[in-house]
Amino acid sequence: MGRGRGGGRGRGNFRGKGKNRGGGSRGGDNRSESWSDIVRQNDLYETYYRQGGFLEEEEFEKMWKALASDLPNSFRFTGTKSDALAVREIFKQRYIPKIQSVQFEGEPVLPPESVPAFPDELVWHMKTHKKIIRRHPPFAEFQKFLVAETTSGNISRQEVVSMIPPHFLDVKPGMVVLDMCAAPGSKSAQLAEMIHGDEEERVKKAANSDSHGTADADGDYTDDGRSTGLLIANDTDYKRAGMLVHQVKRLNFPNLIVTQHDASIFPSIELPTAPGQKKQYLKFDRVLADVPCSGDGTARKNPNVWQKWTPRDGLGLHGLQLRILFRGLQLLKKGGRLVYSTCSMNPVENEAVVASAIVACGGVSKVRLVDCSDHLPNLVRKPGLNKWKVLDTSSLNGEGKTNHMFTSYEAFLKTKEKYDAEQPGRRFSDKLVPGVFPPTSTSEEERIPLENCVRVYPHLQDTGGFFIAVLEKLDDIKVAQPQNGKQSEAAKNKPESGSATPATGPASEQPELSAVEDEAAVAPVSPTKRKFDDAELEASAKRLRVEPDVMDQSAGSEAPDSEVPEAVANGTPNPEQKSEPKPEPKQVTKLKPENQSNQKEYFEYLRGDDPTMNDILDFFGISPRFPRDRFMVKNKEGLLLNKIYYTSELAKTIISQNKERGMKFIHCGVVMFVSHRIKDKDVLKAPWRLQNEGIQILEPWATKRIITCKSRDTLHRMLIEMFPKLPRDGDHDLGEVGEQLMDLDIGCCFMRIEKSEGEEGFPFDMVLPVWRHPGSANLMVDKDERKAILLRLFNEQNPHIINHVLDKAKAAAEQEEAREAVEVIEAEENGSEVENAGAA
Ligand SMILES: C[S@@+](CC[C@H](N)C(=O)[O-])C[C@H]1O[C@@H](n2cnc3c(N)ncnc32)[C@H](O)[C@@H]1O
Repeated sequence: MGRGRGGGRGRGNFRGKGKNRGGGSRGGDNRSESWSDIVRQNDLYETYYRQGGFLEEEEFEKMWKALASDLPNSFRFTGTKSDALAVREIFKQRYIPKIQSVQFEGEPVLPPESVPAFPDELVWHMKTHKKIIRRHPPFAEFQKFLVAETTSGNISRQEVVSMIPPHFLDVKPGMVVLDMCAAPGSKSAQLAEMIHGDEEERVKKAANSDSHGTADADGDYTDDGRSTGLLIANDTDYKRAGMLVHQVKRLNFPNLIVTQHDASIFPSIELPTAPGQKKQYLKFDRVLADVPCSGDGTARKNPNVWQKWTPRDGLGLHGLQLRILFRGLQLLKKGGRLVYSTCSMNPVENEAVVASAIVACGGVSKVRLVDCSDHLPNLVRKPGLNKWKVLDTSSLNGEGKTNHMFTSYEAFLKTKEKYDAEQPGRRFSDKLVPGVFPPTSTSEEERIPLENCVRVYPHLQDTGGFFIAVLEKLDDIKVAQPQNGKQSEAAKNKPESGSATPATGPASEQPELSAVEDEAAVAPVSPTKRKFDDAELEASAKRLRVEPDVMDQSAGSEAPDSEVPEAVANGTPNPEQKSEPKPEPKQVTKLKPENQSNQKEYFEYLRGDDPTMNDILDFFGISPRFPRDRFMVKNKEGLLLNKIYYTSELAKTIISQNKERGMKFIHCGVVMFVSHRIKDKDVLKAPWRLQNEGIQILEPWATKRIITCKSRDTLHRMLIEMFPKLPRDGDHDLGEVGEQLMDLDIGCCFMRIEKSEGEEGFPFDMVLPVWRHPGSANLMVDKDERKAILLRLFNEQNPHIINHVLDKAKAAAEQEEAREAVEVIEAEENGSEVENAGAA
């Protein structure tokens, strides 16, 4: 049973509010005018993509037309495959035929369609126009289902292109994965699902046999059927990291840690070692570097691209993107795989970054650019570029801008020399470094096959624009980003940035990481932050010059860049560094005030023989095979207060080993038990409630306090009524569940609902927590989730949930209010009498 299928919030779950979900790095959409009023035109943007050598003219026209049209809404079914397919079937059978019957202006309307690029019809998009959706009830019903399932975590609204990178990463259960730039978390949710695999089935099998699980090509489930894998989801931005925590919390995934670090200097994670042994550090099987980017592929939903795009967006981000990718490759295991992705179509942020990183790592013998044409074979794509032009602006004495298209670094230098002689006041961008241009290799063996990168253009399958590159680490990287000995003037003069600076630990343990920060490191260059100057853009577009191609004259030696760390810019190995960089013992993250969190999260693990834990686990008859040393509380003293969390073994190891090393862990753990503070002497025996979040993890190992619900009528009754009566002696309406509850003492229990075929059956397994009160019982599921289950299983659109306790409390409050009102009136009347009396 999927974790989302019960009362709990499931995996991959987005409430659907807020902007810029999906892949974009752009901030919120701050415009005041409506999207339909936005003029989808930006001459400079168009000129660059028209003349930059990306697409043939005819294809460019198609791309440009698609880019100016609205983006279809898209979503995917989440959770384990069987659960996702079950919910998809409900959607297909219940809503599609109704929508297909709708006619608009005499024509049938287009229903939602599955996106063929993804397997099993689990990804859908809808192109129907808003005005049609608003007018026709079948859409309203479908919309309701979409919202309810999104809240329950069975559907994730996500941009189609944003779903691609996790598929290319080829994650298997048991793998250790780093998502370097993870907020708001849509790809982390996919990765978590992949690490999880079909764990639930495996755990059931393990719990019912002597098997401890298996490790094979399907993944590592040797933790009694549980996946041994881990996802570390990271984001440097405090607010966005908060969004990330909010989203991933709802995945109920114990194999997940959220950190807040600058990915370009992501700290090395220490592993436990025996005394006297050499220190060991965590390396990842898979890394996702979905880096901050200019987001110019998001123009179909992002007005800022039309209003504020300039070539500086990409140029300003190249350095940070390169440092993040390089760090990702350092942290990768030999043989491991990294996916680099952006929602930009600009080669300066894409192929240029990939090529520079491979060069910096020591070339194609160290890092391979993987041909992934066999991944998502139905995804329509274009190959990566081997040649491109770089657009930049120069200004004369700070006034008026001229645009230039350079075909190579040499062309740029030549142009600059010419202007230096003729117009000494003309200034060029200091972001034009060798690495932003196409690489120049001397031999075929050294050539980086950039055509293996994947470009997705908007017209190919009606999506946003996107870029993906898959890299495999063939060998250890024996160079490190060198210390920034020659910080550029621009970097020196910059105000203190929001990104991390290297630690000042012992020199021997300190990797030499660059402290150079460009604008991008402070905050992704975002058009929202820039002042839009319409006239300037237009004027500069008209002054565009394509500089002569001097590629053939290139000597192949690139001068080091003043903004990008040397080794990352030109791949020069650091002779001092004989092996991969040693990790920093304490990564001190220096953050801008608004990037700082005052709250420290505490993660204190309880001892395996903790007496309270023993009582709780005994109460539910939890098998001794269930690990007892993975429970934690989130307070400094390690006291059992309100909530007890559970994490996976590796998450525990990493947190325990690194929490005092300056790592910034901001989330880990699934709530398993919450203390039940009801003044009832019977409750003293069982003062802890099972939680929806953790119930599925525990239930296969329970031997006590289990009831089974077999009938849809009983489940319906329990959903529609909160606190239905269950007197010790006398009648009840809770069918077979009531009978079983009669035999239970006060306290919480597991209610199992098993998958069964046919109309009277259930399409998937579920387990829900129920509390047995002295005279009633209650499904411990909140109102919204009850409504979602009623809609999903019973197709009830607007169920009225009866809450006996609340109704009783309301009646009492109303009575109390009425009594108080009478008292006030009486007092006033008496008071006025007194006053009157006084006056008399
Ligand atoms: C394209 S978005 C990531 C989208 C995310 N992968 C998803 O699917 O929901 C880029 C993210 O990078 C973060 N970021 C920017 N600079 C960073 C840095 N130096 N280290 C880590 N994250 C960074 C931004 O806060 C932003 O959330």
